[in-house]
Amino acid sequence: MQNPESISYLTQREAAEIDETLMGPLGFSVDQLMELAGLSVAASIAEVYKSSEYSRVLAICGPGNNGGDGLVAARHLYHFGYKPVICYPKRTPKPLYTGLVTQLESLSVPFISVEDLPLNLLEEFDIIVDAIFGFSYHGSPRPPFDGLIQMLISLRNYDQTCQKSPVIVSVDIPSGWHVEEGDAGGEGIRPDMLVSLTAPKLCAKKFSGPHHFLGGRFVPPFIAEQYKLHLPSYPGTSMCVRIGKPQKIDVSALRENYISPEFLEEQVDSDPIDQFRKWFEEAVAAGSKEPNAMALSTAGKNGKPSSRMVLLKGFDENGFVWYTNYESQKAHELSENPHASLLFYWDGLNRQNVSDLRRLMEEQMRLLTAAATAEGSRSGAARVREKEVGLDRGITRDVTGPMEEEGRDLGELAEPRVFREGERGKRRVVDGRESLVGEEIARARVRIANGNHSDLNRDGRIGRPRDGETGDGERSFREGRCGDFRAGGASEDARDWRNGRSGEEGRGTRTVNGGPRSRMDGRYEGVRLGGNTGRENRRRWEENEAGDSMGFIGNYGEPGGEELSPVRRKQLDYPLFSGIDSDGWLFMMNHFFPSIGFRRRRN
Ligand SMILES: NC(=O)C1=CN([C@@H]2O[C@H](COP(=O)(O)OP(=O)(O)OC[C@H]3O[C@@H](n4cnc5c(N)ncnc54)[C@H](O)[C@@H]3O)[C@@H](O)[C@H]2O)[C@@H](O)CC1
Ligand SMILES: [K+]
Repeated sequence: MQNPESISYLTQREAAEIDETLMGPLGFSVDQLMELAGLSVAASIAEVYKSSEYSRVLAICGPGNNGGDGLVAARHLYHFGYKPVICYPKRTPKPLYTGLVTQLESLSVPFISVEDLPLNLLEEFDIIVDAIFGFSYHGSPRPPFDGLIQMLISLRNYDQTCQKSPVIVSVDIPSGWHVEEGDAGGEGIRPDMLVSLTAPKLCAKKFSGPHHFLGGRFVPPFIAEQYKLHLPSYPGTSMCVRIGKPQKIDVSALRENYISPEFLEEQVDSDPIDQFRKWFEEAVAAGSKEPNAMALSTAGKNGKPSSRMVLLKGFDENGFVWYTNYESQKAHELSENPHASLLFYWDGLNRQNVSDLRRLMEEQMRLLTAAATAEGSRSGAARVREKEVGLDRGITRDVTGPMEEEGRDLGELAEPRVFREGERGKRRVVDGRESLVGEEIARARVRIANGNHSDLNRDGRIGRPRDGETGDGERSFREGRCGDFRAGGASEDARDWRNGRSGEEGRGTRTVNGGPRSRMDGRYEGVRLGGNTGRENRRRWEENEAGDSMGFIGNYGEPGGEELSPVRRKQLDYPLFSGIDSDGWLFMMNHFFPSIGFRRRRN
């Protein structure tokens, strides 16, 4: 935004001269300039007044080029998704204008006479484009434009009575205003938006509406130098630029109406990772910018959350991988508290996707450390790891990636800084059997993958385990209090693994990598919790109609099990979000069937 004081304003004479220069020595045709001018008017309108809310447009077009700009703008608005109607009482028989009319007629854009204009414009239109007079206007308006301008003036009164009235967008000059003096008597029209073309004219200094734009991105440096024009630069490839005062933003009014295609529970993959993969591929195919960009939220010991955008570097059934430097804030926080949450936002698909994960990397670092210690050799460590615990190469690479980026080699992994003293001893031996390292990994993965939470089946509350039942560490795990793992522990694979068989015949691979899937086979199943609203789901949950489900969770679930926050309540009414419980996976999707989850049958 440029300081309005420093912008140049043209006299009527200068505006006409520039016009002549452009179309004389500089070789432009009027058609060209009009097309660009009309396009910038449409672009400015679209920037401020979204077609979802302001679709009904009346373009009132005068007899000159300003009217031509209005015709062109209406055509572009049509293509932008608006529904324009044209009032063009004094048509010019030149081919340029008859062509513009034909183009609009071929789009079935209606033309309406002054007599047929609806008496109550207020209810019929959202936007009125004032393309009656431009910089060649002088004197006072002659019929039928006097009446039309009067009609626009009368809209002001409605403004004062706070009734909703259409916004007025003036092209180049607010029609009826003196080109240099502006609205001298203070009784002229009062547009909400002014789109100055080429450069603002002097009258624009008197414009006090909320939106002043500049359009006509065709001024060559030659003209700018000759007329000593100070004009703001256009952003990117935009056809318009806001000038004058910055927009007053009413944050509470910033909202989009999302219209999403129907999405049914039946369409959701029972494996959340597979569901994520589908969505991710769709996001890539839809051309989302950086679809692998995700907000990573962590919190350290002090419980203060922090978020930042990072890039997803890979995902598979084991979880999600990103890179970090161990000195970073996120690495510190994860070493203190292994819970993290990821949020992907895929604009245009009306989708977001949230997950909550435990930190895998740390577990794997421990494994590497222990393996390296046990074997006393780097390559041996890698072999042991792959063979007996079944980590795939992808994970290995991802885990070591950050270290490599820092110019270290795998050998240094023997002492990763995230390693916690005191735990090292217990985890020194990695043999794929009673290895605590193995347990750590398996547990972490169960938590990521199985999409339920230990406490849910206890008291129906949703959220994190209560104190003392955090399942964090092997104590509660061993005592069977960490429901997550118990669930996993009940599975065939986990039994094998506990019985010491996992180290042999590569079964550990199944335990670790295949575990989440295998637990889907009967012990876990995708379940619908009922109706198609969050409320209905909640009711069913509260009345226990969800049967023996251990509880997943409609969109009423508040991580932490607290009372619903007001924001959350609002989301129940308008449930456009996805969600997750505190330790597992949950996809809750769009308006129609916001809840989906996985339940565990009671044993
Ligand atoms: N660089 C430029 O100069 C460009 C100018 N363009 C547009 O062209 C406009 C100027 O176009 P024109 O020179 O054709 O003039 P206008 O469109 O301003 O209007 C002139 C027409 O209005 C009539 N008129 C003037 N005063 C009247 C009154 N009191 N009562 C009734 N009718 C009256 C005239 O007889 C003439 O037909 C600009 O404001 C802008 O919108 C753009 O199309 C392209 C670029
Ligand atoms: K105008």
